[in-house]
Amino acid sequence: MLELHDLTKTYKTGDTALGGVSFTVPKGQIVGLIGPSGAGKSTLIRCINRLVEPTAGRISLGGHDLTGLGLRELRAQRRRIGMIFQEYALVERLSVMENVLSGRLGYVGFWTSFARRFPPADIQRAYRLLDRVGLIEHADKRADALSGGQRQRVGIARALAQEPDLLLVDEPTASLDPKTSRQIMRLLVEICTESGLPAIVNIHDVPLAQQFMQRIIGLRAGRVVFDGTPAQLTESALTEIYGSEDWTAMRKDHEDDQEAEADALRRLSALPA
Ligand SMILES: Nc1ncnc2c1ncn2[C@@H]1O[C@H](COP(=O)(O)OP(=O)(O)OP(=O)(O)O)[C@@H](O)[C@H]1O
Repeated sequence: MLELHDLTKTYKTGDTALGGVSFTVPKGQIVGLIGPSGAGKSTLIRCINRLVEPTAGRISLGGHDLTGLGLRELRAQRRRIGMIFQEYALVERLSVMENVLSGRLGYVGFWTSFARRFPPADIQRAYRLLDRVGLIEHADKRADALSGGQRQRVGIARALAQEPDLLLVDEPTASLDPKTSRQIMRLLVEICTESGLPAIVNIHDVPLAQQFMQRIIGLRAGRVVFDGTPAQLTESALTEIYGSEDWTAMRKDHEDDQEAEADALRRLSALPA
């Protein structure tokens, strides 16, 4: 379980990005973080893994306090947090398998990784994870030979190779087409549910969050202004989060995407076999 208590971040410039954020994420729950640009979503994610130093407040993961740790302890605790990025952050010239194994770098020593001699248990785990994300046949391909959706699957497998206690996911579908985005979101939800992992997903796409997240937290100007189920995210709740920003346009785009996909399927099924 992840617990945030009164998390506050004021940057040196004087910008208050988080103004006292408190919530808990139980095991296996996947939370979508939404809000307008500048609401503090990235700052929140970065404070949790301490890439950004919180000004005040407390973060605890599985009962261990993550705030106030020294560098060595922080490194050990960071292993427990798997990160998944918008641009995948893969090493392009390495194989899919090597990219997944790089998730173990926090555990094996430098020389072991340098010589690429990972323990057999790590290699077996990596194969299992590649199988789980549907990439087992691509294990030996170079990362740069994969499609965007496949790369994000590698990113997911690499984060899981860390055996994390928490997943932090930053805009996982921002570079993907709508259909692939839905496949990736579905995979993330399934994995968190089956392995009991809590996750926070920073997501710009409100309809996608509504479709897949169990719980949505809306930030506005560094404060939580919504915390509820997708069904509770009504138009007035969205107006509270986004103010005058045109979130209705996002919903319209989503409907257009789904209609285009259904239309393509109808055309395909009408073709002679
Ligand atoms: N390194 C920084 N130095 C100073 N101010 C910053 C820094 N990073 C973010 N901010 C400010 O903190 C506030 C929150 O920014 P943040 O990037 O966390 O928002 P966000 O919700 O992730 O936005 P977006 O959706 O556009 O990525 C903004 O006012 C921003 O200008």
